[in-house]
Amino acid sequence: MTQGLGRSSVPAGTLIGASAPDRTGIVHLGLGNFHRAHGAVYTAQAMAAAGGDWGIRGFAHSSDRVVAPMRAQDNLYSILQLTEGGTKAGVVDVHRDTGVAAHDPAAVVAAIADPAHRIVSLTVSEVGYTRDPATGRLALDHPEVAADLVAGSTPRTAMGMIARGLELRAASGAPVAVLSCDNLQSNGDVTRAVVEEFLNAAGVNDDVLSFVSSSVSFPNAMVDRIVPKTTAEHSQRVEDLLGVTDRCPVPAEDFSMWVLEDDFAGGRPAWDLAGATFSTELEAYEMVKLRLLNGSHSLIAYLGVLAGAPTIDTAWGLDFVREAVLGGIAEDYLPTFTPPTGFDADAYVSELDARWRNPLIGHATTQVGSDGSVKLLQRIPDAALFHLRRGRIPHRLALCTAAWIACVAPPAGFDPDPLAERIAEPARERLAETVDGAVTVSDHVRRIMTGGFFPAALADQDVFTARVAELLTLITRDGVRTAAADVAAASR
Ligand SMILES: NC(=O)c1ccc[n+]([C@@H]2O[C@H](COP(=O)([O-])OP(=O)(O)OC[C@H]3O[C@@H](n4cnc5c(N)ncnc54)[C@H](O)[C@@H]3O)[C@@H](O)[C@H]2O)c1
Ligand SMILES: O=P(O)(O)OC[C@@H](O)[C@@H](O)[C@H](O)[C@H](O)CO
Repeated sequence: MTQGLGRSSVPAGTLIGASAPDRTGIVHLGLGNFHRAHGAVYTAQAMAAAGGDWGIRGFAHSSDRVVAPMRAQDNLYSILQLTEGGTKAGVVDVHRDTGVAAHDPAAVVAAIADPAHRIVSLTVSEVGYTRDPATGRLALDHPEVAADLVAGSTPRTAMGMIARGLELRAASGAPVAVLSCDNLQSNGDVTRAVVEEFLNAAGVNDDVLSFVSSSVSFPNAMVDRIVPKTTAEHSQRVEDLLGVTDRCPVPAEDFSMWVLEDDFAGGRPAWDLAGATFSTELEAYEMVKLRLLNGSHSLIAYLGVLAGAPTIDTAWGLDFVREAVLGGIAEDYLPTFTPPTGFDADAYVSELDARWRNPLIGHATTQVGSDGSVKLLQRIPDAALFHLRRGRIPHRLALCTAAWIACVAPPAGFDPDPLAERIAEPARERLAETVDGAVTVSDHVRRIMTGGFFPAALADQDVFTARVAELLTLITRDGVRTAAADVAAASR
């Protein structure tokens, strides 16, 4: 039997960056695959370049799926880099302690309050920000948020834990940065707003509010690396390459990008020496990433699921998907923002093509399509409104919305490909209640568009709702290819 990965069995020459010292300087919430292949790697490489006591104390939210194997492996794990030229594996050694927030939320609050920690980073997914989809503000009626606001309660939501941790930290006055690494537009600003809304709703004293406003920074950041879920094949490949068994390896493409605002109230690792970019053009970088990559990713995922394609590369191999996505980039997304200085759209799109085509990544369309009720808010409404306010219909954004509905809230009598049932969608039940009794596809779509799943400004755009209904009718009656063809014809 092969030896398990652990401190005494790291194969020579495979360490990525430097091992962290025992002291931890970063608390990370959301110990999943993305953080382990992105922020953790930059931190290991920054310490290799410039030292620093930036060990990471990582918390998963509710499951010990990652934490249990990491603990059994001295908190080590490997990255399996999925390049078309061949795979390679390396070991990351920056986590000094790992735990599950739901098992011990008080430990998370105490870690955030501890002045030794100068950064609190997050990859808690879009759902973890507990925002109202229609207003973008903290969802005060969310049952877990309401419970967290009760005085003396132990918080269960990520935002509640951060707010309560900062409330305690105010006593020391120690500055800290809260760094969102999730795919949200203006993710730092959003995090500050939601945390401050929580503190206000909790009725904390003015000293706490003034500490948060003066000594806690919330830098915006754009994060990019495609990191799929781990499969048994990935684990076997790591074993073949390293000669040890890793129970929680992370597969990832070799491309990686991180652009941040340099606003770290308590200092930061030398991430710039590890390849991160510090920039003042964050909004522009976020637009490029969230619209061209993530918005297109959603369209590939939902069209792919409806066509029975299990992975992004197989969906991207379908002509009608490529045509819809490339048309969407050119007509629906690129005109909606000013890109960063020196941005080359053709080069970016051809790089996306290579990334989506990579068959080794095996990114499930159902994974990318998960949590659409929260993710599409970053990817559709603002871009759609840009066009609608100028009298144009963004056909591919309507197609993406229709395809999402077809997958997670199909109209009566329509059975999408069985893959659709595997899409995790937190709003599935609420969507079903909303459309219950709808007599036509138009009524079905109107109820969803006006049901609090999208901002009111988009819900008010009858022309968009009508186009989504037309496309959903085509998907359900004639199939997804016909709907995509209708979009292509309408855009000519
Ligand atoms: N995987 C990628 O390719 C990728 C790329 C860029 C950005 N991201 C960002 O990272 C996030 C996580 O992706 P991942 O691949 O690590 O997923 P994952 O499933 O491996 O991990 C998700 C993490 O989020 C936490 N989480 C889930 N629901 C939560 C909730 N309601 N409250 C608090 N925490 C919660 C879980 O504990 C887990 O640690 C994405 O949602 C996205 O915002 C991912
Ligand atoms: O990670 P999510 O769930 O926000 O979105 C799914 C994918 O679009 C996303 O993970 C991309 O792969 C990633 O954003 C690439 O950097």
